Formats: sequence, C-alpha cells, structure tokens
Amino acid sequence: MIKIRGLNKRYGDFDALKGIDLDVARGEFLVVLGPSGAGKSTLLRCINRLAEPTSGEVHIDGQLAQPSGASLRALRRQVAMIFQHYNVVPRLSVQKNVLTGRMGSLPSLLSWLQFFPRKDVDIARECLRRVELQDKAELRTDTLSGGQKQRVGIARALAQQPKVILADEPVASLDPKTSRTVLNYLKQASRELGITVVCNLHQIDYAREFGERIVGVSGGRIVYDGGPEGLTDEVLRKIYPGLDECDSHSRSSTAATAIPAPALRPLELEEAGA
Ligand SMILES: Nc1ncnc2c1ncn2[C@@H]1O[C@H](COP(=O)(O)OP(=O)(O)OP(=O)(O)O)[C@@H](O)[C@H]1O
Repeated sequence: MIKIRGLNKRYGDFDALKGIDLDVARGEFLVVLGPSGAGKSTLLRCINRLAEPTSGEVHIDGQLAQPSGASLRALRRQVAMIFQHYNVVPRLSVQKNVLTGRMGSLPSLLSWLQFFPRKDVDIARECLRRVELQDKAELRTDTLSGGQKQRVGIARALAQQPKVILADEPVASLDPKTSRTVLNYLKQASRELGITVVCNLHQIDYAREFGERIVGVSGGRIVYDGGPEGLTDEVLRKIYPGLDECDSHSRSSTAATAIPAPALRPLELEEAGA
C-alpha cells in the first residue's frame, strides 16, 4: 500500500531523513518508534506531501505521490491524518467535526456551504459509533475530554474512508489508560476496515503492545524493522542512543515509557549557547 524509496528530506543544511526505504502492506498496523527529533513526523509528512521530499519517491496504492494538482488532491483523499493535538474545531459539534472528513469527497460548493448529504451524515454517524461517541454527536467538541477529542479525530479520519491513516503521536497528550483506549480504537478500525495505519509513538511499551511491526527511527534512518519481540535492549540502544543514561527502571516498568530525549541539531545547540 505504501512504498517509499530513497526518501531524503533536508531542512537547510540539516538532513532530517536519510535514504528511507520502506514498504507497508495493506491493512498493516505499523508503529514508528524513535526519540524526539528522529524524523518520525517528517516521515509521515513526506508520505502525504505536507512536507516536500528533497529526493526519493513515495507510492500510495501503486500511484506515485505528486507535489501538486489533481493527483495531490487524490492522494490527500486516500491518506487521512490524526494529530497529537487532535486538530478538532472546538466550537463545532462532534458530528460536524467528523463530517469535515467528508469534505474532500463533496463537490466544492456543497463543501463550502458545509451542506452534507444524508449519505455523508450516515457515514459520520457510523464512524462515531466505531469510537463509541454516538451519544455525543450533538455536543460542542470543546466540552469533551482529551481522549474523547482524539476519538473524534479518529472518527473524522475514518469518515474520509481512506486507504491509509497516518497518526502522528496520537496519544502523546493522554494518560496511560486513555492512551490504550485510543490506540485500541485505532487498531480495531485498521483490522476491521483493512486500513493501513502508520502510527508514530514515543512510548516503547505502547509500541510493544500495539505494534504488529515496529520501525525504529534514529537520526533520520531506519535502524530497526521487525516485530515487538525483537525490541531487545541492544535494539533499543540503537533507537535511543542515550538510553543508558536513562533510568533503567523505566524500560521494564508496566507504565508506558516515553523517552522524548531531544536530538538537538547543531543550529539548536548554537542557539542554546552550547
Ligand atoms: N520545518 C522545519 N524546518 C527546519 N527543521 C525542521 C523542520 N521540521 C523538522 N525539522 C527538524 O527535523 C528533525 C526531525 O524532526 P521531526 O519533527 O520529524 O522529528 P520527530 O521524530 O517527529 O520528533 P518529535 O517526536 O519530537 O515530534 C528535527 O531536528 C527538527 O528540528
């Protein structure tokens, strides 16, 4: 479903992604694990062209992703995104937020008028049912908790009826119990609807629990690609080069382990006066 070849992304003189090759199968739930600054978000953003790759190719369902035009619009319809900070419109109702996932499929006038045909309302309702928020459909979204807002984010992504969902640290702002609930909804939707999910995570424990396949990214390169059972201490040291300096308890604890060790680039070090 996703085929990436020789993907490089350079910001100024900094290489954020260095020669990424990756294939993700239809319906696969892939977790991308890595420390802060590793290049996880950049990878997702190059897949849906929110960031323009410096070189390399991304194919979605056999189609080469193009930087603009009709082909870009088609790509964006097929690839939905879920964000760390939910990106919901607070003053809109829950259902209206989910319906925004249908906008790419509507004629532009209807979309501009925010007029949604019955069929689209039914799709939105069904997506809300999947994340068990059907009872909240008419509420303003800013009355929901963080976990519920993220479930709205999932429902909106599902309403788009995409082939691929890119989830950029979808549980980074949530407590462990809520995080597991949200990841369960996402995984269940992927399994039942055959959607390919690429989910960026900081937390090793969630990656082990939810990732069928885990790609470890460090310094803009893939340093691990395999199952959760392969996440040995040696592999984790490759993904998180500073891991030995961290509290060793945190790796084996049952609580979710987040290691957002910042990988500062030279410019930032200079700015920090180092
Ligand atoms: N628009 C940009 N301009 C300049 N540098 C950028 C830009 N976006 C990202 N970077 C740099 O590229 C590197 C990778 O960033 P990216 O956000 O992809 O990492 P990440 O693994 O997703 O980190 P985090 O987990 O903290 O979100 C970082 O060093 C970051 O500072």
